[in-house]
Amino acid sequence: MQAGTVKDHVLAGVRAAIIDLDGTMLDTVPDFQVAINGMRAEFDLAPISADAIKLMVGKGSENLIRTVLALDFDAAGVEQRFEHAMDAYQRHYLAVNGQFSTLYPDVEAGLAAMKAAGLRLACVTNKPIAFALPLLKQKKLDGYFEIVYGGDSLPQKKPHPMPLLQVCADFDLAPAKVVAIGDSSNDAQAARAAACPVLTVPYGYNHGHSIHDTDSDGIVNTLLEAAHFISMHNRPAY
Ligand SMILES: O=C(O)COP(=O)(O)O
Ligand SMILES: [Mg+2]
Repeated sequence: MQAGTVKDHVLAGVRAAIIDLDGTMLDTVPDFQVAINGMRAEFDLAPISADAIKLMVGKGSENLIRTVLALDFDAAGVEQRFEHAMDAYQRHYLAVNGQFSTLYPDVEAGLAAMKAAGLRLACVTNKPIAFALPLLKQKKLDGYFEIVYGGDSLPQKKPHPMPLLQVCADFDLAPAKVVAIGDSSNDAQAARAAACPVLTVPYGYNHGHSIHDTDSDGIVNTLLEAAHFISMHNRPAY
């Protein structure tokens, strides 16, 4: 599927959108890099590159820190250091949160257009909620969302469908009426398992894989383009 194309019919009847955070609204890798390398310095480990980190983001903090430690330690060594590393990472991340992150093009315009089209909006991220809420506020995105779920808000995180199904229940909408929009296979798999339509963006982090290899209902270049597609398929019939 080419960027800028969406399958017919899947967006008909959509009343709400669930938007991913890292890699979809904000390029947060520079914050991750400072926090991870701050943690690594405490263990006398050499800094790692933004490109390496890009491949690791998407499955939440625990997975990220285990993956980072596994660059230098075997499984037992990782577990031995995990708790201290998580504490250090969280301390560094909270100190830097948002400082080096930037909005992708047309994020605010896209969210505003979705709101103007009458869509209800939720943010579902695998980022811990204690990182996600201040970050959304700092970037002035918090006002767009009725609901925000972090990776630790519920017993399961993406690619499990639970957080998406929770939003559908909160909004009292069938999953077919709630489109998920994200940058990675975690978002797409969660949406498929929840039976929500799903759009992907090509500019984020997808574990080093092309977004074209991820099963979705369409690839949109920006959130504004997503808003246009959703509105186009939901014009009132009069
Ligand atoms: O923090 C992560 O692992 C990824 O977060 P995301 O779900 O907002 O992409
Ligand atoms: Mg993401």
